[in-house]
Amino acid sequence: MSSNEELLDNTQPILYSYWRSSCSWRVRICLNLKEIPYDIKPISLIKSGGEQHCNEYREVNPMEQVPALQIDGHTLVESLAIMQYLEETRPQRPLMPQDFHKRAKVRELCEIIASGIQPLQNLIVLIHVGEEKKKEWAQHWITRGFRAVEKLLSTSAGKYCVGDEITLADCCLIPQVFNARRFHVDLRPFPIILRIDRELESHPAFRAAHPSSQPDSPPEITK
Ligand SMILES: O=C(O)/C=C\C(=O)CC(=O)CC(=O)O
Repeated sequence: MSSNEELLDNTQPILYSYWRSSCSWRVRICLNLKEIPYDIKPISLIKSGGEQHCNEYREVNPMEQVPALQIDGHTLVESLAIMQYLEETRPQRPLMPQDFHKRAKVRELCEIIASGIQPLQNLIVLIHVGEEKKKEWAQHWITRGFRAVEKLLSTSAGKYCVGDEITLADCCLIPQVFNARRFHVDLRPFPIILRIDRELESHPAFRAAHPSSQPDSPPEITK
């Protein structure tokens, strides 16, 4: 094979996903925005101690986490790496700006959420923190991270996180706002975050990716 284009294939991608996983949700938004059809293979993070820990899935993702994406004959893990692969191989409906400075701003926001906030309130960490302390712990780290996000948005945001076009930063922010609500974080100090969340809640690509619209969403929360 001589060119990158020849490496793409037409087999429908498979996303290993869990309805409420914010990292799976990021990738679902990205796939939807780019109008890439895909199948979902649900991995329950709670059933039988977590299907992500079974031998079969460990072969898919040695970190025993979702998401993983099978695409173009490869298995990819880590949501940011997956989204960047989609951006590079499917440039339709770009989710990165052209401008170098704006690109850096998108990456800053993605990193803060994907490395500086979400891992600290991830299931495996909360199990370790314990039932009694987990709500306060999650609130602390989400609030701390959102202070930085709000400050950065005060100079980068237009209609969305960076300027007036939807970017990978928006794909990361919206699921993190859902998690913040889940842990009853006071969002009043974050008016820009709340405005962008309102802006995108009715967008079809975001709605279709929402935890309440997944094949494995529990019946009580499906819309
Ligand atoms: O309680 C559950 O249903 C299990 C897991 C999750 O929601 C997913 C997370 O660990 C949080 C996240 O992805 O940010």
